[in-house]
Amino acid sequence: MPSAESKPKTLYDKVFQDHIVNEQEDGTCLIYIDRHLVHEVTSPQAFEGLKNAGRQVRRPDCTLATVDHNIPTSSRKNFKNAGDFIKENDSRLQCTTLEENVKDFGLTYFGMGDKRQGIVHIIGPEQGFTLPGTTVVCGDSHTSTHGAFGALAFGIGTSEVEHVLATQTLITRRSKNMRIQVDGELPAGVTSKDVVLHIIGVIGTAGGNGAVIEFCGSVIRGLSMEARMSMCNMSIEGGARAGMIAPDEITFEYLKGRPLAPKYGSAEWNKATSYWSSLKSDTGAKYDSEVFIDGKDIIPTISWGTSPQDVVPITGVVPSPDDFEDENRKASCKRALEYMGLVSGTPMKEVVVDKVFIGSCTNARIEDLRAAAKVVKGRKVASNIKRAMIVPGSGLVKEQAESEGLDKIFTDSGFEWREAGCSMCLGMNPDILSPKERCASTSNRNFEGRQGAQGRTHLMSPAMAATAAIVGKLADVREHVVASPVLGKASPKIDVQPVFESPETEDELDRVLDHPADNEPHTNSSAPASGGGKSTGLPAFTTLKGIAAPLDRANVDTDAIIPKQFLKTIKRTGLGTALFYELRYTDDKENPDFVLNQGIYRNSKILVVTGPNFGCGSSREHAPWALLDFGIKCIIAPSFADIFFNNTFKNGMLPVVVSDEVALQKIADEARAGHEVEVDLVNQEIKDAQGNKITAFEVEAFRKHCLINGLDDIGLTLQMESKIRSFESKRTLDTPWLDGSAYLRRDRRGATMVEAAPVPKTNRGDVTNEPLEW
Ligand SMILES: CC(C)[C@H](C(=O)O)[C@@H](O)C(=O)O
Ligand code: SF4
Repeated sequence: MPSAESKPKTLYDKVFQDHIVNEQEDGTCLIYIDRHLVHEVTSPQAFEGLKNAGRQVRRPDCTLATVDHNIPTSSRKNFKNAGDFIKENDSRLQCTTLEENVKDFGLTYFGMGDKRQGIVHIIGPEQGFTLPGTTVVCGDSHTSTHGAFGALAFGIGTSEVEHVLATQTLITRRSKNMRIQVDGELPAGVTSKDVVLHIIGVIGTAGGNGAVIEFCGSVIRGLSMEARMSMCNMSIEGGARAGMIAPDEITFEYLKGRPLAPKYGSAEWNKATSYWSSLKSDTGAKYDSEVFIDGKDIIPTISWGTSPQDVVPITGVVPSPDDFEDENRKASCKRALEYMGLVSGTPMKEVVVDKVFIGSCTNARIEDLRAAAKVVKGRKVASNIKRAMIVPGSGLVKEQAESEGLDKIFTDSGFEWREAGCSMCLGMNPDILSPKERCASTSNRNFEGRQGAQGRTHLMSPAMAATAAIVGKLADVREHVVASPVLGKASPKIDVQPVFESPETEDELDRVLDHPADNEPHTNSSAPASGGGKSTGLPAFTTLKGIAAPLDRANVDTDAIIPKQFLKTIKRTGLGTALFYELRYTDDKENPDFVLNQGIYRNSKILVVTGPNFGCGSSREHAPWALLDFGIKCIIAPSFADIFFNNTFKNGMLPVVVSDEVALQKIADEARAGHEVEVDLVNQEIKDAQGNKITAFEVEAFRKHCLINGLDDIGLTLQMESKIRSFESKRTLDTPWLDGSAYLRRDRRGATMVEAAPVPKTNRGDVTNEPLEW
């Protein structure tokens, strides 16, 4: 609920403040998590950790699981179960492991036989699980999507997934406030995807580091919820922890009738909307940085390189390294052009495409499919296009599209109509690019190898990808769609039938509102279980001395640190051989030019990175696991991406920020000379092999304390049980709609969780005799 303090606050400040369970003197906060989404890739090790420690899931009613990354998108006509359907061993194991875990811990799960299954960031909003003013997390970087509702939503690593499962809280710190205001009006043919690609071009992939972006201005206010989701989705590509948009009538309208939202028209709905309406930045609220963009300056935008900041208007040409002043960017441009097989000065519209992918958590919602269908209707996919795919974001999006006849429009023009999943966005399933194939893609990342080893990705809006499919080259939608309206501006709504009746009658609801204490949140406390409240577990980190490998690169993404094919493991160990796989090996042979393949650097304990923004992109904790398994326990860099930075600490590793260019070069010179470097955490100093200080560094007091003492966060947090409990009681009073309802019932008698609600008609996952085609 809004706090009484008078200092003007931003939307982010308000939501953060309302979730603080405990705050330490150094600013470390324990915050309560309202909504936890779970998928198969980042959860197995977390559940294993819970099992090993004898812990339970604290709030199954606030947890929703699905499978999305690994699953094939081929027809499920003959689907019986995931075990038989998924042919690839590791993918199958991850999916069946999740199925076991959701059973063991009593979690709500949308499996492959359930039409509510889909990409985790599509199903949360679709079900009304994502609500304004909530904290939403998932072991996935694109959790930022949910910020479109005025939620504080961000990606976390697997250790944090375990922390949330066990405690329903997270240890974090306040982020900075960044405001991006887009005013004016968007020209015809320009969508929210163009807006966000344009923004990332302006601020760069590290532009939002350490901050939460609030998107505002008349353009944003005019966007539908789905268009807003596409924007917040990509705030992670701008380096931000999260993106947020103040909830308004468009938000409330979207939420009406969603199965897990408060029931429209009820007392709870009215109470909720009055709270949600208060979630706006106050006049005079302070931002650490502000960016203003005029909507009329945005042209349909497209990426040319291997970072989401490498964008140009479709009317532009492939840039040259000379166009950049910064040395890092010059070098990246040169490498990107080579990787992408592009020549500077070539008009973007002359670039020939091989494949088209319309899907992903950025652009696989019903409006995206409608925008694409509008372009392709009555036309044929160009003959040079080897494959054009439409992958709806969820079973419900697919069903809705079919009811509107969109599937027919697509298949008539030569597109494949697939089943829901992440698909070729990152190709953990069979949908991948072959080497050197060029793809017009509506996804969010164009990193090297993202859609398949040596594949070449161009990011764009659904309308632009559809146009590329028809033209056979990158193309300007405005030249191919007659009198196009402003695409993505409308707010038509997917028809989500409430698939399960809320168990609450109006009487019950009134009772909850009048006597909330009778309705204790159904909490599973982990504290009494064996190992519950102990806090040990990680090897202590005090001083580290050893060989340091120099790496002269900027914006090293976690896809490069460990590519997707190695994310299919259900263990944390053994990933050292996969570290920097594409850089370390060519055709499975060691590349002698890569530093970690050279002499003494094979035994590096420290990595010295001279370019900024190390560890950007995906939240995969496999990146620090791979570094650790290789033997690297400390990374020194001018700056880090937020999620990677967090993930290292959770594994007893130390990321050191050295922003002083001269000091960093000195350390890099020691590394290049093959001398040992010493990182002394106790005294916060970096020294040369002789023990001479090169530079001092900063580290947060709490993190230092945990590293030096080898403390495990979960054990520490469980010692806060009474604070967490009182937060939960207050939450039940203030925001009763956040306690589980609908898919999981409340236990009327006490605090113990009850079983998942009866399988509704559409929950085919558990119904063996129902036809599976929909
Ligand atoms: C698998 C997951 C960790 C990852 C992410 O965090 O983004 C994935 O969704 C991606 O898009 O690369
Ligand atoms: S970015 Fe791609 S792989 Fe990651 S969650 Fe979204 S659709 Fe899935």
